[in-house]
Amino acid sequence: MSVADLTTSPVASTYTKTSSRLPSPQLSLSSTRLSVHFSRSPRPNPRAQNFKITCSVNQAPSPVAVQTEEAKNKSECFGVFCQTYDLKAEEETKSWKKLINVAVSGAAGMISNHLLFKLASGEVFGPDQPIALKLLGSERSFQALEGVAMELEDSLYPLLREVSIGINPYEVFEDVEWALLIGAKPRGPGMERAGLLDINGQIFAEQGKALNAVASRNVKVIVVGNPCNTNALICLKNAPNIPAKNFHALTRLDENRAKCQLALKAGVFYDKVSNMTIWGNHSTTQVPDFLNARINGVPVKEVIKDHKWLEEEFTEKVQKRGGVLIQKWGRSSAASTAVSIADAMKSLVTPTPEGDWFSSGVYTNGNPYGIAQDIVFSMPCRSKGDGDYELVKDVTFDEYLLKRIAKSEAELLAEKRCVAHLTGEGVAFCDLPEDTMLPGEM
Ligand SMILES: NC(=O)c1ccc[n+]([C@@H]2O[C@H](COP(=O)([O-])OP(=O)(O)OC[C@H]3O[C@@H](n4cnc5c(N)ncnc54)[C@H](O)[C@@H]3O)[C@@H](O)[C@H]2O)c1
Repeated sequence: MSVADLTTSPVASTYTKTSSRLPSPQLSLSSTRLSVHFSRSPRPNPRAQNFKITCSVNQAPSPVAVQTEEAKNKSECFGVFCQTYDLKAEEETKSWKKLINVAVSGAAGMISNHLLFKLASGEVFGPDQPIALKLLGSERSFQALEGVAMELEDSLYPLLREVSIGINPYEVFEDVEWALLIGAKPRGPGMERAGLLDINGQIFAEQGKALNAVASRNVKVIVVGNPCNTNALICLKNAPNIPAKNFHALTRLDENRAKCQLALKAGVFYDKVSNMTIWGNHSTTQVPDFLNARINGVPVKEVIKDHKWLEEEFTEKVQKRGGVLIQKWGRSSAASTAVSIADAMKSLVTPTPEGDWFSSGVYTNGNPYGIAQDIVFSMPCRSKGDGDYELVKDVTFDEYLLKRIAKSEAELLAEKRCVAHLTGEGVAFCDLPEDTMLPGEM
């Protein structure tokens, strides 16, 4: 967006932007004026930079805004977010939706580097949904976070109204309606899976407490940082005031990978593959379910007659796809993970197509499949598009599927015992069945 008009008075600046990039379908791109309101967060963090931008779209003449001396003197911020403009209340929009607050942890990392720009563009919540991004980083990544904020700034997204950065989850998570918990430590050389569970579990215990204290009471949480199922369990156990149902562990990337492999084998485009469930843990024990999946509405086993391929090659290909990608790419999947996070969010904010479902790692209490209670397990879900979901009832099981599911269930129960000290359930006891690799590890 270019600033079309900016004049100053002792207390006020007139700031009007004429945008050629406004995406709202209600708007005429050539004639619409975008007025912008910037103000600082009411509770500034000395380490973080909190800037609020609220934009309104008017067909009316340029609104008057205010730039205060305080704003001009701000030293801890940079670029466009340093400016403070106050529009009169009546000039604020009535045509766009209420601002949605989204927190992203690990915001200076590889996955976020793709995801943030999808969120800011309106790809997830739609072209009439303004968004505030609250970026959480670690102390080490703080400077990189500033770089991320600068890139967002330079991208001129009309829907992006607020960018704040910080390293304190109690500040960054304040009032958030979505929390995308991506930041985690990678497993270092020689580190046991139990060690990774502990080190990352502590991050998610703290973030769960912070969400419990300051986030919206109906915040939706998607845990991406690995081991994501058990991290999600730790997070929800530390957030007793938020419904356990609101916590997800990301297994959508696994679902997308499974769909791709089935489409390839059947010689169809991948939009023909539906009803794809990933059961279990986001690890190499995960179970891509070809029994219930469909191609062109027909059960996969009727389309792909090579059942040996399904049981052996297909399953292993999906389970180990992340590792193979690391071998080729030299780093773990970031772009496709970001796509799958956006897919997972879209699946919760848009009604699931009739007869179909999607996979998500969710809390097992009350599940209709007989899976152990009190773990986070990937299962088939449907949504009405209201951010909530229900588990799908009409799925079938055979011996092969049940055996595989039981293996992933055993792994998650063992992981749970390993983190008992972080879930408030006593002393941890680590007896992991085997040191399984995460899909993104080699
Ligand atoms: N569930 C999935 O499908 C899936 C897929 C791919 C990767 N992952 C996992 O996602 C995580 C992130 O991957 P990446 O490629 O973006 O990693 P990355 O190393 O590029 O970025 C991680 C970022 O998190 C930050 N961070 C570390 N501790 C933090 C904390 N306590 N609070 C906030 N930020 C913190 C780091 O400074 C870093 O900037 C990893 O755990 C990875 O294994 C999950």
